Amino acid sequence: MTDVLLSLREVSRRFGGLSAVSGVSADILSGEIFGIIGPNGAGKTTLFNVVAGYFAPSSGTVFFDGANISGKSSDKIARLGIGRTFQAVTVFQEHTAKENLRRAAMVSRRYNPLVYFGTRNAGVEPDVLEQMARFTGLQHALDSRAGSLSYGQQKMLGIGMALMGQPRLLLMDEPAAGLHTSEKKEAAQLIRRLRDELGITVVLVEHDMPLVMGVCDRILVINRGVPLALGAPDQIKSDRAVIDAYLGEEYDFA
Ligand SMILES: Nc1ncnc2c1ncn2[C@@H]1O[C@H](COP(=O)(O)OP(=O)(O)OP(=O)(O)O)[C@@H](O)[C@H]1O
Repeated sequence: MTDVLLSLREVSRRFGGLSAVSGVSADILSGEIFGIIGPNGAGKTTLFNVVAGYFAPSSGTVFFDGANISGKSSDKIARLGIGRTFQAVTVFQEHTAKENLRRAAMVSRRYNPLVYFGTRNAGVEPDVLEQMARFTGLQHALDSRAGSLSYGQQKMLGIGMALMGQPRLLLMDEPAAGLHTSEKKEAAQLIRRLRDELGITVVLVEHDMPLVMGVCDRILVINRGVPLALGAPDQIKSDRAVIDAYLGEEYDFA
């Protein structure tokens, strides 16, 4: 039997009269790379916000590792092991990459055998920072000011920062947005390595279809807040309702 790590049960979120997310159910398996796609305004980010505790669901339930986390605070959910990366770059521009990673570790306060929080000099072992920098390809940029890094490097740093909290599940909001073609390839490889080398389950929202179709095991399509299809990339690519609502006939997956 495969373990379900994240379970969405009839999750809905309303904003006044607007149903941003309506009755979304899905079981995300441990070790899966799971995509959520759909047109602009479909409710993808809202669904992330509900899972991460930024918004409580209006109805429905979110289970993480079997526990009901619906309506818990974002802090608490982060400490349970759900990390998040953002579409926009969210690093502290004036601080070095290393300081950004260190701060993220301190804020997360998740237990990490390699990270220690001393009573007087709360610190993070340099090894951990270097390890994380290598993982995200920033080993030569650790002492550079984050604001001086390329946009792609800043996004990688954002991923590194999310990893300092040792998540078991990482919610990635448009990891490829704003990246060049070669950086997108690196982002796709990094997403696979998160799962293969670190054992992290990944849920990603993304508009870049070659990336989504290339890395995801399964994909959930939502449209106007409502689930439209759920399946493997090949099923999704040829789903008539998905083509009509989102992909279009002319979409080139090469
Ligand atoms: N805090 C909020 N208050 C009111 N309405 C909101 C709020 N957040 C999102 N919405 C609305 O909910 C709907 C879904 O938005 P959401 O950002 O989740 O879509 P999305 O699928 O992530 O879109 P995109 O692909 O453009 O990022 C939209 O109509 C949006 O205007």
